[in-house]
Amino acid sequence: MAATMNRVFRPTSSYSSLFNQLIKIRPLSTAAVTSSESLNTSSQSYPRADPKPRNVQWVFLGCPGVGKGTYASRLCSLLGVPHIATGDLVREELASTGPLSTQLAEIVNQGKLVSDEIIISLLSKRLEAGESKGESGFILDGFPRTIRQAEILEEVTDIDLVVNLKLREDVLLEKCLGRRICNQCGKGFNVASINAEEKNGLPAMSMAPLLPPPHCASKLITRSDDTELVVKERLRVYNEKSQPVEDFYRSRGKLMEFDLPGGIPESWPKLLDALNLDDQEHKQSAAA
Ligand SMILES: Nc1ncnc2c1ncn2[C@@H]1O[C@H](COP(=O)(O)OP(=O)(O)O)[C@@H](O)[C@H]1O
Repeated sequence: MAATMNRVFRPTSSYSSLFNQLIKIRPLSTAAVTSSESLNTSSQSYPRADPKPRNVQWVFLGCPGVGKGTYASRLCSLLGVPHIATGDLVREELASTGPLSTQLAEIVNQGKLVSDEIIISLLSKRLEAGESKGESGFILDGFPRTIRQAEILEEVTDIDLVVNLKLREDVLLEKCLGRRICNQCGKGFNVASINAEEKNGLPAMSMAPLLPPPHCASKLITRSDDTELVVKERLRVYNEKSQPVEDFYRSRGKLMEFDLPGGIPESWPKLLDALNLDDQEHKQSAAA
């Protein structure tokens, strides 16, 4: 499916206030929804406001380590929309001394998902803060991760496109284990040099490491949930809870599957092509 790249899309609602409204209207703790029920709940209508032009509202799906953050943030720079990663929101909360911090640390370090209530509350706050600064549009990364999150998002706003990034699972594990973050500037790198051979019909794949510049090299840290045991659990949880979200969007004709052919130099230009986007600056610097 090729996306139409007009910068201005359909009318939208004021999504952040609607998130809050929805939480009030339908208490999340009592609204246990199964995936089969979830496709039949459209009879209840929620207000959609403000028919005015807006920017893209996209979602990035994909397993841990696939590169959602990397590609979503590049596209955000290109399109001038905020990159909103719920994993980052969780980590910000973890780093604070707020009451949620200890509870979240336990969940995240076991590779489990944070509750829908908590994640929607963090996302609502982030969207509201952005809205008050005049942000328009977004690329969501790591949300929705459950059918219920997808349903709620569908009820409060129009998602234009869902990009599903895909990579073979052994490479995902290696990529997660090679991930590093500069604890000063916050940029992400990857020290893994991947050379996966052809296996069980999966094509061979090579990815060069994404090494930090000298001023970051001594400040690299590893996420506490990027250990082999926890990554394997996150992959299991993804297959159980998040893969159904792919079907949710596929059935609505919004899913664009994208098999990553390799690292950034090979994948970025192909992703731009698939999205009908052009980016001279990034094309030239893709290999940098
Ligand atoms: N939408 C979400 N729903 C529930 N938990 C989430 C969500 N987004 C992030 N988290 C929590 O934050 C952790 C880190 O998220 P993220 O950085 O997106 O990791 P990943 O590399 O697994 O994609 C997840 O393992 C999960 O515990």
